[in-house]
Amino acid sequence: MTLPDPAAAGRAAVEARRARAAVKRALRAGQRGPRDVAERAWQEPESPEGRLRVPEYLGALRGMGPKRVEQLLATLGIAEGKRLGGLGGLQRERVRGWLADVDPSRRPRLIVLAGPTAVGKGTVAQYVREHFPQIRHSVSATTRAPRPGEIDGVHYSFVSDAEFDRMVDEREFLEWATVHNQSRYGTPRSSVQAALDAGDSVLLEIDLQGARQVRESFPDAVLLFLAPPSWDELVRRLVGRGTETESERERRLETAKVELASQPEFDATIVNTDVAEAAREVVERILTAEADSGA
Ligand SMILES: Nc1nc2c(ncn2[C@@H]2O[C@H](COP(=O)(O)OP(=O)(O)O)[C@@H](O)[C@H]2O)c(=O)[nH]1
Ligand SMILES: Nc1ncnc2c1ncn2[C@@H]1O[C@H](COP(=O)(O)OP(=O)(O)O)[C@@H](O)[C@H]1O
Repeated sequence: MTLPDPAAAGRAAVEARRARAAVKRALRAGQRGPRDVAERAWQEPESPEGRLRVPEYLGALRGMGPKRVEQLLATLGIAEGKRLGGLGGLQRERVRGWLADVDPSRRPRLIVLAGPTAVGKGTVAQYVREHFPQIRHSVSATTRAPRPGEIDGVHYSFVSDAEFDRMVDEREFLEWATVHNQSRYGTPRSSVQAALDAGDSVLLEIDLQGARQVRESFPDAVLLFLAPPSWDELVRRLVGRGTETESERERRLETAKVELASQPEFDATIVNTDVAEAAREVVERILTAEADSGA
């Protein structure tokens, strides 16, 4: 017979409280969107999001004092002790409706992050992934071979030439291009559209040719150019990464010159001196674009 272990139960309770506090902090800081937290709570009622009491959740949103929370609970017909994950279908619909009303002008946007090889697009995108989970990332398909540490389906979907041909023929790509005169890369249309339809902005980390195609088909996409602090620093990062041969590096640096010259085509340039700084700037641009009604 296994005896209950009160110490372990106590530790689990402390952990759970910490996890809920982290969700509230992220909401307050605007690092997580209210919709994102609510949807997660409804997907998984036992997650920290799901275990949040509704007044705690509402109270963590910008501009929501205790008085407004109390009034809102009455309007939405939700009892004070209810947990977010425990809301019924009708109550969820009411919360969704309220969230849409609070900020009706917020529009999900397609965001392109482009820039020369080794400027740090992957590193900055990874920082955004880890610190700002409300922004979705598209996973591209590519015919290039995986680098050490790259995971199929996470960094890229690694596909054969024949599979890429099939995807092109069946119009599965929103855009695609042959990059550095070598491998083909493409953005899957269906997952991007699904994220936008669900109200989430999507970050695409793609090359200049792809950025131009996106501008054509999505005129309101936001195009961000990630630039190096200097040419020498760009070369240092490429060499330092150590993932290409000498001839491959030269080929990439040739493309980099063309890409650097294309900066005026972009909506903004962000200089990647410090990764955290650059990532924050990317997210700020996304939030500003979401809030722009386009009127
Ligand atoms: N057009 C397009 N370019 C992509 C896509 N995915 C990645 N790329 C670009 O392909 C280029 C090569 O990427 P990669 O092989 O990871 O090498 P890196 O740029 O040196 O890190 C980069 O400029 C990427 O931004 C895509 O889906 N479409
Ligand atoms: N702000 C930065 N300062 C110093 N090194 C950086 C910075 N951003 C990225 N790097 C480094 O530069 C190299 C290239 O970055 P990576 O993200 O692979 O570039 P990209 O995806 O644009 O080709 C990596 O070794 C990465 O660790």
